[in-house]
Amino acid sequence: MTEVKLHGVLLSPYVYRVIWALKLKGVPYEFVAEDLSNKSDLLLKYNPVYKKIPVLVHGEKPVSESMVILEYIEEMWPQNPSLMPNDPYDRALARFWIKFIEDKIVAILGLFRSITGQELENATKELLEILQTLEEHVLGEKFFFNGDNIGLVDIAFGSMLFWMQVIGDVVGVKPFESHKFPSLHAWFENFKQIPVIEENFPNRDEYFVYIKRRREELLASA
Ligand SMILES: N[C@@H](CCC(=O)N[C@@H](CS)C(=O)NCC(=O)O)C(=O)O
Repeated sequence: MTEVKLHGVLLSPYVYRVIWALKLKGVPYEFVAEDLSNKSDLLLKYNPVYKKIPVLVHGEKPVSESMVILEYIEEMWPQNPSLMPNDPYDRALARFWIKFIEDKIVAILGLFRSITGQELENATKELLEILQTLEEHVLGEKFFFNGDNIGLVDIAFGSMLFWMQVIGDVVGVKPFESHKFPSLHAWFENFKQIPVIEENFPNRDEYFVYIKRRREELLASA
């Protein structure tokens, strides 16, 4: 089998997306730890455009951007389990919600790192509206976004919920309350109980310390 390497940092929610997909499919890989304060020549060579992790290297071929990597994994190792629906229309819907998560949630959580006061209040309100949209439109009676089985939308969203909860604790807001979003909460519990997810879940306390320090740095330099 062609060698698979994953360049990353074991705190990054984006890296966990890739870890979860590889583990769910049982693809063996080597993890290459990167230091983001001193990026390796290999990382700069593999991702010269964004210089970010994660990067998946299959043979000598690098793939960057977590959701692009996930689609690559799905196409390269399509079975056991398949992480996208079979039906083309359902696939389009999955891609629609992945784009929604990337455009809306990722953008707003990025903001949370460096805002305070009224800006923070506004961003929290906007985040609640985004969660409400997902609560109303996506899950219905389904166990996971695709139905009975975990898929790429679950992986995309699960990693962001982890980030959302930790950054919420850092800035002192709790957008993801169970009484407001009962379907999403039930879904998150199901998601975290999948053995691969449970056994490979990022460490909340270490991530809290990292995010808190990063926020302090960003606020100090503002
Ligand atoms: N859109 C990218 C985001 C990846 C990303 O933001 N990675 C961060 C770590 S969590 C990074 O490499 N930061 C280094 C930098 O910005 O210099 C993805 O989905 O892979």
